Amino acid sequence: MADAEGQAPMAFFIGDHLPAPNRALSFDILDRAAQDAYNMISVHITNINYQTKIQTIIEETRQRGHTRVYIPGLEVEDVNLHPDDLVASGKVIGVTSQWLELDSLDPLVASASRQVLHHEIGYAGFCGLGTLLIDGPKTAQRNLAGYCQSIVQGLAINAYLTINIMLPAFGPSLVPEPKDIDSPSQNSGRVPPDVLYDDLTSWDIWNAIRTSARYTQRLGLCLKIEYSLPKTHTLKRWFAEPIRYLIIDSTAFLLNVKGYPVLTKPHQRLVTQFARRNPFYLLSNTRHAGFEPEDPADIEFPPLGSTIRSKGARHTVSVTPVRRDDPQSYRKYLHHHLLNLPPPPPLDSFGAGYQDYLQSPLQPLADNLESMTYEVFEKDPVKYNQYEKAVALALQDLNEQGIEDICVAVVGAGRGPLVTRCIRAATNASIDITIYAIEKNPNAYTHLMKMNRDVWGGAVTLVKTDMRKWNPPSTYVHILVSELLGSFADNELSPECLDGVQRVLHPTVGINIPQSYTAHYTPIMAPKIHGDLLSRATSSNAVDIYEVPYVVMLTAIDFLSQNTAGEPNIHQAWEFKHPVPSADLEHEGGFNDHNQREAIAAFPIPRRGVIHGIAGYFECVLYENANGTAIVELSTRPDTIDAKSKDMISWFAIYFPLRTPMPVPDDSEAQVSFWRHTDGRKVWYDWMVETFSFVLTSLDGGITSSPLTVPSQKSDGGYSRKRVPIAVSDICSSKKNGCLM
Ligand SMILES: C[S@@+](CC[C@H](N)C(=O)[O-])C[C@H]1O[C@@H](n2cnc3c(N)ncnc32)[C@H](O)[C@@H]1O
Repeated sequence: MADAEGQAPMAFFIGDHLPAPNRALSFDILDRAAQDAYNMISVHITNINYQTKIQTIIEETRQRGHTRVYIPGLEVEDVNLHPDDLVASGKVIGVTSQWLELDSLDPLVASASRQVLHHEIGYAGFCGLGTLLIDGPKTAQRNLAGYCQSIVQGLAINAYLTINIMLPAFGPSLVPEPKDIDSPSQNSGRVPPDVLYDDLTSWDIWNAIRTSARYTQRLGLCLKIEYSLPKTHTLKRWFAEPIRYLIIDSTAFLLNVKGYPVLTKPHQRLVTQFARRNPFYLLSNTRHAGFEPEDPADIEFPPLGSTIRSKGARHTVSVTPVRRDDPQSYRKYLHHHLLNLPPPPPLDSFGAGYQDYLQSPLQPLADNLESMTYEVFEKDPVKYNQYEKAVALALQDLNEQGIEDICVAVVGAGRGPLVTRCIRAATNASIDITIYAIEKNPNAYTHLMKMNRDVWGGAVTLVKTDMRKWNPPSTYVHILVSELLGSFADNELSPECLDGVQRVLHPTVGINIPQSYTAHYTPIMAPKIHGDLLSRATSSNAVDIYEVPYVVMLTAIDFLSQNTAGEPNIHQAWEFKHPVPSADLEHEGGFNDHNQREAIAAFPIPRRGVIHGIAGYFECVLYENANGTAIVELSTRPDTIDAKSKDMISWFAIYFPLRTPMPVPDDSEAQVSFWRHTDGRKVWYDWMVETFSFVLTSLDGGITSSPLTVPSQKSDGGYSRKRVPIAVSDICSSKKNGCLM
């Protein structure tokens, strides 16, 4: 359909979520949606006729005292859709009956609901629909397992259909009305348990459904946005999930003083944040009687100002505006909002298409990189600017110490961008330097020759060798510049390479850039990545896919360990400093054991979730001057990157997977252990997670309760808080896939 605003093709799609299933679908309906400039419509597969028929069958079965019910297939008068051009247009999304109660504790109702659902799925697939929306459980306290079973069976009916579960974003809206809870007589003695309805209740339901369906990528979410919004931490949780559709109900809108629908600031923020995940938008309940035609003289989107809740529920102004909320105005407002979104951050544009895409880490020591790979590195001005600043500071410090004939070597020069920056730093500081570029990749070396001829005017001495074997002609090197860092700092073997070349560094005034680097980690929820690994695990693989770390632009994740400000708790694992004290190097004895490391850290987890793996980051001090007044750093940690190297895009995070996801309750803890191992030939990592909950014990040792509200580790009125183990992961190891030295 055309874009009414006449813009270039839209990157977003807005559909009309049609309400009642009481009339057959026709081209008129689609035409009307097209006139209103919607991109698609969502339509119920069956109509009121079918609903009435099924309800009669259930009642008759019950009266006859039968315990099983048989639901016949669909007849022509039951359906809203046919396999015609309309469906073939690809602009129709199927919606299964919302009156179904797949999670009912009444076996007759549950069975009938399941049969109807499966008839509808079968017919939708027959008609050629690609996407279905299925209502989630109505509450969290009935037969969730029965619901999951129906969905898993439904997924098997048609292998080409994508199923999206409709759930409210706001958990408490699932609290059942008393009448909605099955009576004990109906549910054969099962009394619904008391259920915690909080912000995460809706997510709990989703988590159960997708876990039961083994994280299949054919199952997604259609989140319903109404007036009440969840708290920030719940929104962050949803951002980790496959939100394919966002239904924005008209009740989420307010009417501004002119009578037009607008979103509140929190709703606007929410839509802005979801836009980064690029969902399809569906507007619901926008067609109701009694709206005034638009007055073209009005400003279309005046600021929110004084507003009144759409549908008149909550007045915030004394004068009720004349309603002008026709179906077009909701779509126009959303369209306008989406068109005017701020540009995405640099990493989003740079990494477009790479979100949550798993890559094997580079091994620049063992392999020879291609020009394209170097070109990607070179797209990041931030990294090179930081290096130039660091070299300038180091030159200045050496100059102030009266060092003459300063010699700089770029070890692992690639295509030469750091060489260019070193020359520029020296020129700007008016300091003469001798400069070497060392590179073991023969192809990159050829390119360095070209750079020396065409750009550096022959000023650079090029050496094609492994830096560990390089012998400079006569003098010591004063500044050794390298960029051998991986996403977990040392995982591309920077420590081993720099140890090998350290003998050329001046023993008293020599400077390494970087001077030090640290690896950092935190447990995360990463359902999308876990689903990806599960699907790979089913095809036969030589390498165990859970025993290797991956470089990945982490996007659909949630940090499970957060502080009270909502920032992730990320711990430093270990540090490498250069130059290494010579005693450590001499002690080595050929086994590289001084480069082994281990770390353990406990991560408090305030809110329940599932640990799928560990995210890894790094920080690096390129140079800190002698008197500590200037420091140049790099960071990939989401909580420190802005302070240390804002907008740097050179490194994605690293991800260490767990074979079996580990659920954690509210107020729990994950203890994560890491090891960097080496045997003198290669380097690898091991990792392991232990989870714990807490209980209160009385002084006589009896367990009292789970202390959700007791913050103190010590004691509280005669009780003390004790840690209780929940689960332990395997020890995962990348040994078989270690990095060759
Ligand atoms: C991550 S790239 C960085 C390249 C360049 N400095 C840049 O910033 O674009 C690392 C480079 O170091 C080289 N390298 C790695 N280990 C080396 C070694 N032991 N001796 C010489 N070069 C090495 C690789 O071939 C690669 O060109």
